[in-house]
Amino acid sequence: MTTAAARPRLECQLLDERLRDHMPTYATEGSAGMDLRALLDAPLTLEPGDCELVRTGLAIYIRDPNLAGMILPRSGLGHKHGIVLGNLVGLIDADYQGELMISVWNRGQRAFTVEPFERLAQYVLVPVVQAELEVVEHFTASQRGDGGFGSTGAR
Ligand SMILES: O=c1ccn([C@H]2C[C@H](O)[C@@H](COP(=O)(O)OP(=O)(O)OP(=O)(O)O)O2)c(=O)[nH]1
Ligand SMILES: [Mg+2]
Repeated sequence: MTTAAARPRLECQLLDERLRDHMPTYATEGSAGMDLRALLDAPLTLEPGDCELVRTGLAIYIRDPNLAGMILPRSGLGHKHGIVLGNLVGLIDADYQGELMISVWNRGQRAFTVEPFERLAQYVLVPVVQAELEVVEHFTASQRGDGGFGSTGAR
């Protein structure tokens, strides 16, 4: 297991003093994501179909272009309450220095109230490889070719 000392260190800024008591953390030793909390002054009720951009009060500057951040839904909120992300997945660029924002979408059939500082989504740091595109006339044939969208079976 990666010890805390061996983890990449990312600069972050707290854009609201209340964040000091609500820093994102890994819930367990093996957690892939840090939970992000909703920076709200008051509860926020989302009716079915509503989508709101919610502040986190946190800016994380990844800097290294070989890394990226991903904002992902929490499974409990998504499965039990229909609370997922308006953009499905948030991709955070290594050079982004602004506040992390969570697009919260109630895709369910009942109203849901987000409480201030509730854990709303999770931030996962992932490796990234940037590519150069090289234009060619023909590809070397592969087993799949251009088959897709269920080409390997009836469904
Ligand atoms: O859920 C998200 C998704 C993105 N971002 C921030 C960080 C990211 O680096 C930036 C741009 O995101 P993206 O490239 O996905 O959005 P865009 O619509 O292409 O905007 P841009 O033209 O600014 O790249 O917005 C968030 O705070 N939360
Ligand atoms: Mg973009």
